[in-house]
Amino acid sequence: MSKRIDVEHLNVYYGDFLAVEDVNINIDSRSVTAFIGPSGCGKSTFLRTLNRMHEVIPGAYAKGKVMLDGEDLYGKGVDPVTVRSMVGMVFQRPNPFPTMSIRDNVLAGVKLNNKKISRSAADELVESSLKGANLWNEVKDRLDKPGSGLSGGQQQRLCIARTMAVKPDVVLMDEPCSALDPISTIAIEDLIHELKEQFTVVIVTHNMQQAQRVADKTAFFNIEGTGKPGKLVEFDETATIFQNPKQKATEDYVSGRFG
Ligand SMILES: Nc1ncnc2c1ncn2[C@@H]1O[C@H](COP(=O)(O)OP(=O)(O)OP(=O)(O)O)[C@@H](O)[C@H]1O
Repeated sequence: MSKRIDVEHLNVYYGDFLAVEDVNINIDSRSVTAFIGPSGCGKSTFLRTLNRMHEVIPGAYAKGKVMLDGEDLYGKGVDPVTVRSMVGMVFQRPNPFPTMSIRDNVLAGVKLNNKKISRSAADELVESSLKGANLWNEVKDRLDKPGSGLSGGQQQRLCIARTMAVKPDVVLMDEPCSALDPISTIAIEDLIHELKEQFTVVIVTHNMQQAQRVADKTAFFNIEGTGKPGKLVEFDETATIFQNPKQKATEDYVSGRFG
């Protein structure tokens, strides 16, 4: 079930360093939101706070609220492992478990969450997840072969199938196409359009055309200089951000004047 995300006064630190300052944003369910901005402005750092993934980095912590349909992911007693099953993540480089079969790769996240399922339920989940990731037809005859035998684009769709199998509410994607060729990139972008029927999707991308192709809304982050924190400058409909932004910094960035 897709859920909305509401972030209030979120600050993210690496030790003493304030990397992202005071983000407030409301992300609709069943939508695709793109995060854009120059290198080092904190897009990935902020994205990781949406499923508490930053907590695996020693010294990293966040202050503020991230609410999923009104429930604070940072509330007392909330288990980060549960958070990550509700808010899945797809990374820049496809990272299937190389020696594991395609089938077991799809089920890896489910098993990690200690969910016990029957063989037939597992078969159904593998099929529906691979179909959902537009990969089924390409792999259905070799489910027991290792995931590493797939092309980069297929591996990334396998990782998306693995994320979908856990049935999250939100899917976060950190530059999911940056390691892929143009054809695989189009396959992932097509998939993102389909994913928003079931999930809330948030994607970090350096590719402005990609943001315009896939995102309903776009958030522009910026940084004033080295050592300064990244900030959310403007968040609006994607067409507004690219054609009629309110902030000069946004206009300069989307028109290629810096970054
Ligand atoms: N693991 C880390 N430890 C310490 N500082 C970090 C770490 N990861 C990122 N930072 C710092 O936090 C700031 C934001 O980095 P982040 O990677 O989130 O930016 P970004 O906008 O995603 O950049 P890019 O577009 O280059 O991926 C930068 O100053 C970066 O050096």
